[in-house]
Amino acid sequence: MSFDFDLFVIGGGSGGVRAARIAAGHGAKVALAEESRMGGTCVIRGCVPKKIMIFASTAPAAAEEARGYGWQGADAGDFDWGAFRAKLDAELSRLEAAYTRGLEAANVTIYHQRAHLTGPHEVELADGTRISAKHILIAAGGRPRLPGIQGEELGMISDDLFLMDKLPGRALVVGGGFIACEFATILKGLGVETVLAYRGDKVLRGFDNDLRLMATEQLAETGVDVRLECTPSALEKTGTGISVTFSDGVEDSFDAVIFATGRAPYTAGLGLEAAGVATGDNGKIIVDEWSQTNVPSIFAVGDVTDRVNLTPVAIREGHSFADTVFGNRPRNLDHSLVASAVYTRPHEAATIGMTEDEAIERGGVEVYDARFRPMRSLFAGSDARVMMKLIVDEDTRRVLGCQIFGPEAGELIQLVAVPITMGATKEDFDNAVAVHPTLAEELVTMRQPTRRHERPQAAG
Ligand SMILES: Cc1cc2nc3c(=O)[nH]c(=O)nc-3n(C[C@H](O)[C@H](O)[C@H](O)COP(=O)(O)OP(=O)(O)OC[C@H]3O[C@@H](n4cnc5c(N)ncnc54)[C@H](O)[C@@H]3O)c2cc1C
Ligand SMILES: NC(=O)c1ccc[n+]([C@@H]2O[C@H](COP(=O)([O-])OP(=O)(O)OC[C@H]3O[C@@H](n4cnc5c(N)ncnc54)[C@H](O)[C@@H]3O)[C@@H](O)[C@H]2O)c1
Repeated sequence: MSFDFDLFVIGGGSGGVRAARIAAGHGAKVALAEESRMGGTCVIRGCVPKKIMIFASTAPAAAEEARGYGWQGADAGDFDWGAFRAKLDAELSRLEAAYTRGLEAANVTIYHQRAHLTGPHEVELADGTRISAKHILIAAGGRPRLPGIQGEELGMISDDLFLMDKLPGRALVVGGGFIACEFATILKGLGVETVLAYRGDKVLRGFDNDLRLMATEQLAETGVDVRLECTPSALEKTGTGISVTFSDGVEDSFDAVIFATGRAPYTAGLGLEAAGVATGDNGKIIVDEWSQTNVPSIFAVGDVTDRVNLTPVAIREGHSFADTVFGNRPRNLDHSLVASAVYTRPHEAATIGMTEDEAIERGGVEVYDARFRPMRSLFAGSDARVMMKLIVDEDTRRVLGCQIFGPEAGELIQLVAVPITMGATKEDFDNAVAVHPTLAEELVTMRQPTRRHERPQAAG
């Protein structure tokens, strides 16, 4: 049977673009449909604009630190949101164009429109064109999920933060995950009076408990009004803004409400039923370790599969799919050991592998836990504390996890991820000579375990 293409990719985000380019490089005839802007969530409304806004938001803290070093009168000045946004928009357009050029250079045919499945080997574009392909890759990503409360349409989602005409005077961020913590950090840093309402007792559920505590305390210390065990139950428009009623009965008013209450796979209207593709909770596409669905010609990568929803994971899944199917080089990804970072300020929360809570449950581990005030901020008069924690298997001596709360923790965890992924032992860490004076030297100089967690006794 002949097909129009060897591969048709739905979605021009992190996973789809990588898969299309690599498959084309292996000699496949490839097409890709993108209904919005090339680059997807990460480039247009996620990692990239978010990190640029984090950088923008640090100026007042940098000025304060400079004053601590004797720079009398150091001041960040006034923030010009209009000028910043124009520059941000230009940068995102540059990246979007670079992604498009990369696909064109690889001879990928691009359709700038929506596509949906009409069968195991066929898609239909928004203009009605039907295209056949031997393989189809779904890389349609995810979409913000709203909590389902009265008046929620008055609120914003993460995409909207990058498109505001002006900064709100007073904002409510709802949620306690990656996005809520980072957005509260950005808004507060840019001078917005910021309230974060989270239904749990500490932000960043699922992270190491000490990281969660430090991240929660830091948000409050930087001036975010953190309201725990509290969530909005209704929103109402008023003459001046939005009135919010919270679960504890308190009412408050805001210029903007931003929901960061999680994301869900973007599978609605994709034609999955027509093609017979099985889905699970939240609408996620169910795949095996090769990213293959129950329909042999259809694969899916990235957030649409709701495995680990991070850009490097989507990229690696897309690359592995292309190498396996078109490069005669079968490979897949171990999702159990993926590093990540939450870009709060002044300190980031970064993690890889086992948390201490998981270590307590498993037992048979030593915990090396260093807490200190770093020289740089201490000198400037700050009390901010760093934590570096290694979880070590007491028998094999392997380092099973690392948790860091500190400046540029995302950069540090990337480097620690190399030895941990290689299976390094605590003694391998210790054999590395320290670089002094740095924060990271603590990772190779922790001599004595701070705590041990015993193995649970076998029943009976
Ligand atoms: C605010 C925010 C900040 C983030 N920060 C980070 C971070 O710092 N680090 C990190 O690793 N991850 C971060 N993420 C997560 C990261 O952006 C995602 O994990 C990643 O983009 C997933 O890539 P993907 O290819 O699966 O999907 P996406 O990048 O979402 O791409 C999917 C693309 O498919 C298109 N599409 C969907 N359906 C169709 C269709 N039917 N036809 C045609 N086109 C379609 C969409 O328009 C979109 O462009 C962040 C996410 C958000 C929302
Ligand atoms: N730095 C990074 O790597 C980064 C940054 C942003 C996003 N991301 C990725 O994007 C994903 C989505 O981020 P996110 O912050 O939206 O999701 P999340 O799952 O991390 O957090 C969602 C938060 O919303 C809360 N919540 C959910 N439903 C609620 C409700 N009905 N009422 C009140 N609160 C509710 C949850 O308790 C949780 O705290 C992340 O899991 C991550 O994979 C990564």
